[in-house]
Amino acid sequence: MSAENSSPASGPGSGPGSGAPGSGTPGSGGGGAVLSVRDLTVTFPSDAGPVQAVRGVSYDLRPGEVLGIVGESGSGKSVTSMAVMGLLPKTARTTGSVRFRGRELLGLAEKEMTSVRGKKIAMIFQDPMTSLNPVYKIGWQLSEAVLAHNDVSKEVARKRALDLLEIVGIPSPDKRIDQYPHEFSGGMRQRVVIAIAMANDPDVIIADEPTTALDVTVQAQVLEALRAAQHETGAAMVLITHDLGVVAGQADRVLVMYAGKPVEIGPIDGIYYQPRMPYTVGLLGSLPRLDQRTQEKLTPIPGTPPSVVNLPPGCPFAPRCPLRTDICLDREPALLPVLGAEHQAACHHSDLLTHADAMDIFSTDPNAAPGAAPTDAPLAGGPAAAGLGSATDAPPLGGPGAEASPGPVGGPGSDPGSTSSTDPSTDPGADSSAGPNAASGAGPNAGPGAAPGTAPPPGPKPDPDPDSHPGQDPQSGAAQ
Ligand SMILES: Nc1ncnc2c1ncn2[C@@H]1O[C@H](COP(=O)(O)OP(=O)(O)OP(=O)(O)O)[C@@H](O)[C@H]1O
Repeated sequence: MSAENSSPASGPGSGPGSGAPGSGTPGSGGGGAVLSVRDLTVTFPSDAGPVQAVRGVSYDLRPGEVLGIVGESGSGKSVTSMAVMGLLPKTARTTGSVRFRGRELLGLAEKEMTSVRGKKIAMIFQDPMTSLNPVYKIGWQLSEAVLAHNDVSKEVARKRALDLLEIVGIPSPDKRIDQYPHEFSGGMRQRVVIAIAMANDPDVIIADEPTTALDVTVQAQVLEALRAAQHETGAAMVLITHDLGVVAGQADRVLVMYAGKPVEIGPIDGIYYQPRMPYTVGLLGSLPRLDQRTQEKLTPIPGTPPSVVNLPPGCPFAPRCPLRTDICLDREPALLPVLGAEHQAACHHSDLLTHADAMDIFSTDPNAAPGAAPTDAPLAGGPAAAGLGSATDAPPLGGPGAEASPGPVGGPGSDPGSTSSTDPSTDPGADSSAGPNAASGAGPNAGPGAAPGTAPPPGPKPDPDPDSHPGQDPQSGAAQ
């Protein structure tokens, strides 16, 4: 661990607050978890004062499960994972505990951490070229990953490389294995990175925004490859994203972060259908839904996240929260059970959120004085019962997002089979000169109904595209 002044806790369950949110066993220290994070804090020095990037993150990752970590840019998702991997810069000050199968990782010497990284815990970054070396062939790079942790011959490593390429859906792997990264499209490169992550059968895969840089149609293919990797290795996975739509079809549980802290954690159904923190409600309200044919507009969350330098007291979400009252400005709420021990939220008013939706909450004036929000009436009765006015009458909150329709249904790419990227002759990603972002032009939420960014909540995952299945890569023709 490269962090300065790391002070790992003496052991899991050793101190107050050691019960991880969502572990279901407060105080137990994450027994049975493959990865246990406790009270993790990360602070960076800056001219303006300490940057409190991570302010007390705890979670347990159970064997084989997928934990989605979601939150806006700057909420501390990546720094949390970089701390787990021991990849923070030396200036970072880290406290807390990160245990992999009971072994403390914080403070581990770099040499020891190297034996964990890649072998036990693998990481997938947003930009595949962060992981791939442009001057080496794909097969060489995959073989090196195998050889780094296994005493096998080069022939065996190459055979494993071929198998891995096949698992992640690279067509004609016997030809592709001898090509360079620039001969692959962005989505295919990311699948190669997933193959490298799988190379040593890790127990944990951390995927940090693995689809964000990709065209929406390619995102589904990469998510499919991630599922294949997880199925093949049985690894538990931390899936980091700013997009609740991406985790909908992937995760078992979701941890929502805001201003460096978990503000809600729970099983995926609970988070999607019974959120108890206004920020989560707001995230869901800004997500296009394919499972609801309503005319309601998307509801953006007004305002921006706070700076994590010199945070004022109180709930960091309070300035954006129409439900705020005086207590919200005075005291930061603790993460507490709301629907059983598994589902926890950090909100003084979580009991007001029964069956609330984003329109109920965010259609009020975000600049209303503190305390103007409902005081004691649950929102369960709908907007009228909560005194918030009619959702359909509510004026848009402003900003282009307020006018966005749940567009994916009618979007140009709503017929998955009709997307241009399935046509080898038109797929920009298939062009050997295409960079990872070559096919992008649409944001994760912008386009086709088949795209993961517009996925419906949990339930049977729609087949994004027959062409998205590993082994049937639509990009293969042109790029070979
Ligand atoms: N090396 C660093 N030095 C100083 N501050 C940093 C450093 N790395 C990250 N930060 C700050 O820490 C905070 C959390 O950053 P982090 O990258 O974890 O956010 P994130 O939720 O992953 O956002 P994104 O989705 O944009 O990556 C941000 O305010 C960021 O500016």
